[in-house]
Amino acid sequence: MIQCQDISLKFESKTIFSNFNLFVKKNEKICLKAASGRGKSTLLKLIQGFVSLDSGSVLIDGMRLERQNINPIRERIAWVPQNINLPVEDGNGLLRMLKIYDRKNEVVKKALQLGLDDTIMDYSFVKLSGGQKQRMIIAACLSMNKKILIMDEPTSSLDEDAIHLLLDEVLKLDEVTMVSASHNSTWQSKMDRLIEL
Ligand SMILES: Nc1ncnc2c1ncn2[C@@H]1O[C@H](COP(=O)(O)OP(=O)(O)OP(=O)(O)O)[C@@H](O)[C@H]1O
Repeated sequence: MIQCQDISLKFESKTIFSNFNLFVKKNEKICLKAASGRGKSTLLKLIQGFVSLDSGSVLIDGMRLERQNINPIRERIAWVPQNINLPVEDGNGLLRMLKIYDRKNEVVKKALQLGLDDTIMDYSFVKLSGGQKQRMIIAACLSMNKKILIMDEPTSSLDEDAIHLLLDEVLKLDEVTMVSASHNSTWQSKMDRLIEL
């Protein structure tokens, strides 16, 4: 369950949110839709405490997002960021960074389901395409078995076939609450709810 209550946020003189409210039910899967620059990524970041609010509050599973709760809250969340340029050499480095190297077999299985091949973890990141890298990060995040999944433009480097494979994976996560942002109409059409900012 994710609640944004009367949140307001300005960057310099630009108002991004003004008394904005959002309630995402447990296990619901939603997509944020808005023009570029409207504030989708900012909302996904502030739900995790990466951006401070001017006013209002965020509650995750009933816990108010504030300094003393930040660690238990982040532990519940798997985050697929929009920027996939990570400071790691390859998939193995990614798993070490995420502290899930012991789940490598599971990640490889997920990667296969997303249309990658089983040697993908050993490829140097610089040799991977944007779509391969994006799916590897998603495979790692899905293997973390978190209750909340935050995906920022997960479809941005994927073709329609890859988007369908990814949808098959995320839509079967019955016990996961997902907040995503995507401009892709196939993705948007499969969500429980579309939120226009
Ligand atoms: N740390 C920051 N400091 C100042 N302005 C910022 C900061 N982060 C974001 N912005 C501004 O806030 C606005 C919203 O940015 P955001 O990245 O949330 O948009 P978006 O809807 O995700 O866009 P896109 O679809 O292009 O990814 C933009 O005008 C951006 O320049």
